[in-house]
Amino acid sequence: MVVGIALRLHHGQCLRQSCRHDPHNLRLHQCIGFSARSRARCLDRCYHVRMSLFHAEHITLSYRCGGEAVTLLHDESFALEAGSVYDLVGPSGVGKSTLLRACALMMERDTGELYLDGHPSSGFQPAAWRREVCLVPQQASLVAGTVRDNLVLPWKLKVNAEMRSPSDDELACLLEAADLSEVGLARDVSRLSGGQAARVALLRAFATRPHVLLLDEVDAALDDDSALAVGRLVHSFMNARTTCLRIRHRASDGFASGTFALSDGVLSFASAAEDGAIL
Ligand SMILES: Nc1ncnc2c1ncn2[C@@H]1O[C@H](COP(=O)(O)OP(=O)(O)OP(=O)(O)O)[C@@H](O)[C@H]1O
Repeated sequence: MVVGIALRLHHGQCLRQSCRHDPHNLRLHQCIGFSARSRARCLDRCYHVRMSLFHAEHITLSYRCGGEAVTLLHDESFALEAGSVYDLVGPSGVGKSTLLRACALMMERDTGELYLDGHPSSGFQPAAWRREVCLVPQQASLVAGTVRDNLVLPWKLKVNAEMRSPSDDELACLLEAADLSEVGLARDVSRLSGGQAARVALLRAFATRPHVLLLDEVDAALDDDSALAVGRLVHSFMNARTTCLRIRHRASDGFASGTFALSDGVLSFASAAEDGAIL
């Protein structure tokens, strides 16, 4: 079980066996058989989920291969706090991308539920969920045309048809935030560098103001400087209403608050503070 996680916020009760703690009041009623240290940790955990923007409970993911079920994730739970970036690491083929796709409701789960701000994903239409929980794939999937064409692309989709698309001034602000002012809205995307294209793809995701960003190795093909710029951009997007889980194979860039490691269907967590990483 991942540290800081196994809780059911909206029911106001820790899922940990024997725990009677109410995270809403932050009062410890009784944690039967727990030491003082365990009780304190339990309190921390309930507080952690109370503060979490996104959480996943008892998620199992598998696929069928030759009639057999292959399990990629087994009954795991985790939470993402608002304002924080988290890394997701693990060997190739272990199921990291599958987990992100499941979080974006792009594939079925065997078990478990996802929550955004305490609201279960089952209460959302998939398209509405994906507007809030946005998956950005590894390849910057830009369409032919200008930077502006790409940034307003989400508003061309039926699901966002009733929403006002951002003005050029608002788009220019986004470019400035990503250190792309010199690129400009009228630049054809075929004339962007790989790092610039990756940032435009991220800005397109930011422009729709999702609460949860799921980034699938968006910096994989970039040089170190461009990867750092992407990390800085993601970090700058974090606020009290956003969180981010990103798959990375690179060395820590210091922007993550913690790292989830996936191996053999098990998810473990280490906070950056525990790792001694720079926050
Ligand atoms: N529907 C499916 N049918 C067959 N195999 C699948 C299916 N879904 C996932 N897999 C397999 O599950 C494994 C996990 O894939 P996934 O892309 O999630 O791994 P990953 O950890 O992101 O890998 P990488 O770091 O190389 O990108 C892979 O071996 C993949 O082929």
